[in-house]
Amino acid sequence: MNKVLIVEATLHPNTADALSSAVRFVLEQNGIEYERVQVTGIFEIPAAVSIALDAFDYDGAIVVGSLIGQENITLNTIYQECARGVNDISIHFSLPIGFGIFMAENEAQALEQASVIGKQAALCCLELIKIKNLYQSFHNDSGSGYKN
Ligand SMILES: Nc1c(NC[C@H](O)[C@H](O)[C@H](O)CO)[nH]c(=O)[nH]c1=O
Ligand SMILES: CC(=O)[C@@H](O)COP(=O)(O)O
Repeated sequence: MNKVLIVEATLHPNTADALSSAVRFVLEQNGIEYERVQVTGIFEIPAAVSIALDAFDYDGAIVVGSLIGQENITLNTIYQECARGVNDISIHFSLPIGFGIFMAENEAQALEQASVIGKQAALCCLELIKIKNLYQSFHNDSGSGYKN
């Protein structure tokens, strides 16, 4: 295992800290190296993952951030585009990604959920890395070429 990338949106710094600490706790418990990159808002997360992947072959990524406020078209669009962008990268590059980005009505609610969401995102990324490693050890050829 090389390294996992953590991308953190810091617009809501307290929630971002709680998410990131939970992610790093899981990675450290599992002896996994990581690198962190911070962006302002969750909208920037897919581009940040893509830019980082151009520079290094990460084994996986964990993306974290929160949208705080009453639901409206702007927040929903930011969330949907972020989720779509992250999932497009994950599927296109077969890159294990844990998604720890969520909406809450206020900071208190966000803080209440952040640790569980960060932990779950990290564990889901590790789960996908294990599945990928398993397939690669079963079929140690170059794959079906489906995505070439
Ligand atoms: N309202 C929230 C945002 N909005 C900012 C966007 O994500 C983006 O940074 C901006 O539109 C510039 O491209 N981001 C969050 O992470 N959380 C929010 O509650
Ligand atoms: C474009 C934005 O960042 C977004 O935060 C605006 O959100 P709101 O419409 O809830 O003020």
